[in-house]
Amino acid sequence: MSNRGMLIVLSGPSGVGKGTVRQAMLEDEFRDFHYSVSMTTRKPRPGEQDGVDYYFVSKEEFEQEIANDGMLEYAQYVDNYYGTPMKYVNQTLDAGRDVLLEIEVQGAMQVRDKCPDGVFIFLTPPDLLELRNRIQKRGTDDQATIDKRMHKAADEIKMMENYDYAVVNDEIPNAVKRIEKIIEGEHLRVPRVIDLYKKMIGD
Ligand SMILES: Nc1ncnc2c1ncn2[C@@H]1O[C@H](COP(=O)(O)OP(=O)(O)OP(=O)(O)O)[C@@H](O)[C@H]1O
Ligand SMILES: Nc1nc2c(ncn2[C@@H]2O[C@H](COP(=O)(O)O)[C@@H](O)[C@H]2O)c(=O)[nH]1
Repeated sequence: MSNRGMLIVLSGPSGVGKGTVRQAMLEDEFRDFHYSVSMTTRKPRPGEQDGVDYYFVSKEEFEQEIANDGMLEYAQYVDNYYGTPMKYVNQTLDAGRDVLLEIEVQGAMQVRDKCPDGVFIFLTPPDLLELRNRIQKRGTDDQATIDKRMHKAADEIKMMENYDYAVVNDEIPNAVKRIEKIIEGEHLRVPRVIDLYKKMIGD
């Protein structure tokens, strides 16, 4: 047992609203958690900033990071690599701070193997039609990419059984409240509280 921060993994199909909910949680200032910026070979969308939304790298750079054992997890998703740089996550957890990963399901399962004491939350859409509407309304993907993402979504939703919690993102404030409640509850689990006391008494 250690005094590490809590690793929170938020997954769910593309377009369900993970980024929107994460942003709302940050604005809510509910809890001091740190977002792990992922690395990707996808091209930036208009308005996306390197080092803020993603670290945008070439395929060669990404593969070099894998070869260097620099990734906590990674996956290929609709023609691109996506992954979590390990260094930031470890440093932040070691400093006793919570870290939020916003990743797809293949990567989440790798994290589950490596960090079984993480909290795994699956964000679901109210239904698949609404999911398609959200991706379409976002306006960042062409029709072929939307179809590929929707095709993936059906398989991803089947993976929900591997998560600790499912949260429906019907209305953003509701989804935020549900996730905050989960995190609060997880912080009150006895092994974590004992951990905190050990820290207080210097054990
Ligand atoms: N509860 C909601 N009701 C209606 N629209 C929503 C809701 N949550 C998010 N959206 C909208 O859905 C679209 C997709 O949201 P967002 O980009 O946050 O999804 P995501 O899951 O992070 O996607 P990706 O995994 O592809 O990055 C955005 O246009 C966002 O404004
Ligand atoms: N396995 C990982 N998946 C990730 C990571 N960062 C983002 N993602 C997921 O990829 C898809 C597509 O994202 P988009 O920005 O192109 O719409 C989506 O499900 C993201 O959650 C990561 O580091 N690892």
